[in-house]
Parts: sequence; structure tokens; C-alpha cells
Amino acid sequence: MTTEFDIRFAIDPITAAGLGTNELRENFLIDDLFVAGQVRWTYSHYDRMAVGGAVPAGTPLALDTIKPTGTANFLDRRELIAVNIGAAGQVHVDGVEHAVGPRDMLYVGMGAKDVRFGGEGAKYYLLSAPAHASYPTTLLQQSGAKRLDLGSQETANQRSIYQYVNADSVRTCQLVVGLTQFAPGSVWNTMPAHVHDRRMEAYLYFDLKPDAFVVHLMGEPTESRHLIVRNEQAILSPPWSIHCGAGTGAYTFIWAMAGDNVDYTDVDKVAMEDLL
Ligand SMILES: O=C[C@H](O)[C@@H](O)CC(=O)C(=O)O
Ligand SMILES: [Zn+2]
Repeated sequence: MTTEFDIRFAIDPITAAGLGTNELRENFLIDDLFVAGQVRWTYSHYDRMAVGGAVPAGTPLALDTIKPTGTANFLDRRELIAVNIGAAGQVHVDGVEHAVGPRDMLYVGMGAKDVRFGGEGAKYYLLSAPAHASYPTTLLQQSGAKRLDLGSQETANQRSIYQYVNADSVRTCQLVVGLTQFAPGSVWNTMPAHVHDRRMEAYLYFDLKPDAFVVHLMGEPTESRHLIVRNEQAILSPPWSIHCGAGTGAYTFIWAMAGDNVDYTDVDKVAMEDLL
């Protein structure tokens, strides 16, 4: 099979707090996204966000529909963002070829029927959420992102947040996606932490050395748990959960949200002294 999927049900915070390491990983970690010659999806019941990977090998990979969407074509009632974390590639959308370079993102609007991911060495991280309107397919690049510089060297959280989806770049129904990059020596993302019950979030950690990992923190602010996350693995962050972490070395990550609004600033901050 070229396309595979698994389903993750939405879990409430009290249940999640009682889970052990393996159960936490089974529910919130995605460790098999990128397999050569395959499109792999994890379909989450948190906001019905689907998180996937497509790694072309030889021939371009078609975006085939999967049973959980219940539609003839994958994007009949959904929108998609494909983030290329590999070498330069091409994404075909209904006969139009889009060059998608390293760290470029391609937004594909609802209704696109024939989508194919191509390019030897290209590696696409896929994000898809239900849509209510069809917006034009748009290439999003780091140069067009809104940049937010946060943190400091002293607290090892100096980083730049690149909001690829912003008011000037593209209109989306639900997806808000960007990339966060660190200053040398900084390892803490999203600290101070926050929650946003209006939107779930997914993180893809990449650019890690083989033996490095991120200690990702999740859970309600007063019931934190951790996930050890390695290179090119993703996590699902429930709407009620913090989502932050520290790396044992350098890394980059893609964050993506879907839910009731697309307002990046609509977060509930968690005070440093309130984390438990
Ligand atoms: O809601 C926003 C997301 O959690 C991320 O954009 C946060 C992040 O990249 C960071 O602070 O390092
Ligand atoms: Zn967040």
C-alpha cells in the first residue's frame, strides 16, 4: 500500500494523566511519518487534524483519499499544507506544477482533486484540517513569513518564530502553520508555556542529530508529563495541553494548529510558577 493511516481518538485530561509512558506515546507521539515511497497519515480526532508524511521514491506520490475523511477525494472538504523538510521538489495540483523548495510550504485549498508529491530527496510533512471554503493554492516561503523574535540567551530560549500563515500571506479556513528556529545554544521552545483550548496543535521536531532528543512536555499545566521525541517525529497536543520542550542539542520544529479561530495571539499564558 502506498497510503496508510492510523486513527487517534481524542483523550480527556484526566484519562491522559493516568497513562504510563507507552500509552502516552501511543496516543500523542507519531514516530513513523516518513517512509520512502509512502504517504502515511495519522488522523486525529482533536479538531480532525490529519498529520502525515510523503516521501517520493522514484515516482510522484498521489494524495489518495483515506476512509476517515469519508469523501471521494482527500480534499473534497479539507485544506492542506505540505511542508518540504527535504530537498527541492515539485507538487502537482490539478495539472499545475509548483516548485516547493527546502522549507517551503504549499497551501492547497479545498476542492483540489489531483495532488501529487514529487522530487527525489524531497520530504513532505503534511497537515490537513476540515475546510468550509476554497482558497487558492499558494506557495509560502520563509522570506514571506512574519517573524517573531522571542526569549534570550540567558534562559536558553532565544528563538525566531516564522509565521508562514499570516494575514498578508494566505487565507486559510483553520490551518495556522509556521516554523521555529533557535539561536545557537538555545534549546527551550514555547517557554514560558501556554495553552489554547480553541485550537489543537501538532509539532514536528527535525534537524536533530541521531542521538539527540527533545524532552517534550504535555498535559494540563499542573499535571505535566513528558515525551522523549527524536528526529522527524511529531506530537499531537490536545487543546487542553501545554506543548513545550527542551532539546539535548540543536533542532528546528514546525508547529501547526487547527480549531475555532486562526488568531495566533489568542493563547492563555501559563505563569512560570504555575507549572507542576
Ligand atoms: O501557539 C503557538 C505555538 O505553540 C508555537 O508557535 C510556539 C513556538 O514556536 C515557540 O514559542 O517556540
Ligand atoms: Zn501553542
